[in-house]
Amino acid sequence: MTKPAYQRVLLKLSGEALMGDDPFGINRATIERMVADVAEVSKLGVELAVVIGGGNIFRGVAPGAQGMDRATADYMGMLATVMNALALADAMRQQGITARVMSAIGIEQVVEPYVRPKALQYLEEGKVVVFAAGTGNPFFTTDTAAALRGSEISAEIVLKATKVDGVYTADPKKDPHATRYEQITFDEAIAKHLQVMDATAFALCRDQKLPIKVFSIVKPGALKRVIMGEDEGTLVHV
Ligand SMILES: Nc1ncnc2c1ncn2[C@@H]1O[C@H](COP(=O)(O)OP(=O)(O)O)[C@@H](O)[C@H]1O
Ligand SMILES: O=c1ccn([C@@H]2O[C@H](COP(=O)(O)OP(=O)(O)O)[C@@H](O)[C@H]2O)c(=O)[nH]1
Repeated sequence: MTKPAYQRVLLKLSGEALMGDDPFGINRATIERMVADVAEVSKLGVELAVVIGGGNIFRGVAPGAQGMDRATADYMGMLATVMNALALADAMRQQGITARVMSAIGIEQVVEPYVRPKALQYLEEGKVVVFAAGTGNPFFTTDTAAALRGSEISAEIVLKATKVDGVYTADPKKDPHATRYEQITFDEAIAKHLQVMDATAFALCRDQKLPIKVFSIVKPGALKRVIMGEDEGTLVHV
């Protein structure tokens, strides 16, 4: 049997993808399917840390936040990721995976705080670690949290599981003529202002020489193919 291409990965799961076809919130069938994908690769022995987004519940720059103080809106966004993290960890428990949620903001009665050595210990024990509350700072995104935590835990790659199946020449949801890159350098992605990830996340990964794979979480089996090193999505590299 072929072996997984990676031993430790940081998986960024889109908050918005959790909505499925619903207008907001968490779609039960969608979260169960996503967790089934995670369970499949966890069983291969790959150490998995997850950063979950919050856009399905609250996005700091959304119309609903108009007129709000940006930092306040961002803290609401971070709290939204805590809710998603709890839902995700519970869905994992139901599918036989042991998960631990760690929050970047103090909320001890609900989840344990992020402590790097503890996270590393959980990973070594084969538990899935779910990082909640992004970086813990306003003006950042959960993509940047993925770059940061990925660097901290020495992940071999950041896997950005999103609604599109890779990095395109332009936003494929707006431009039907956009074409997908098989691979692209960080410098090119930043210079071309490709919006699939924010520039802070790209820059951090570039400086840490931490590659990113952008792929679709909607496409069945895509996560496993990425983990097995098969041709899927777009690789962003130094
Ligand atoms: N050049 C591009 N290539 C791919 N996707 C892009 C590009 N520009 C913008 N996008 C958009 O970026 C979205 C993913 O980024 P983001 O909003 O951070 O999603 P999430 O964090 O929920 O995964 C995609 O759904 C896509 O519509
Ligand atoms: O380090 C962080 C991570 C997230 N957020 C806030 O939380 C929201 C939800 O995260 P994100 O948009 O990255 O989630 P996703 O795109 O995956 O749904 C963001 O819009 C920000 O308002 C933040 O302020 N700091």
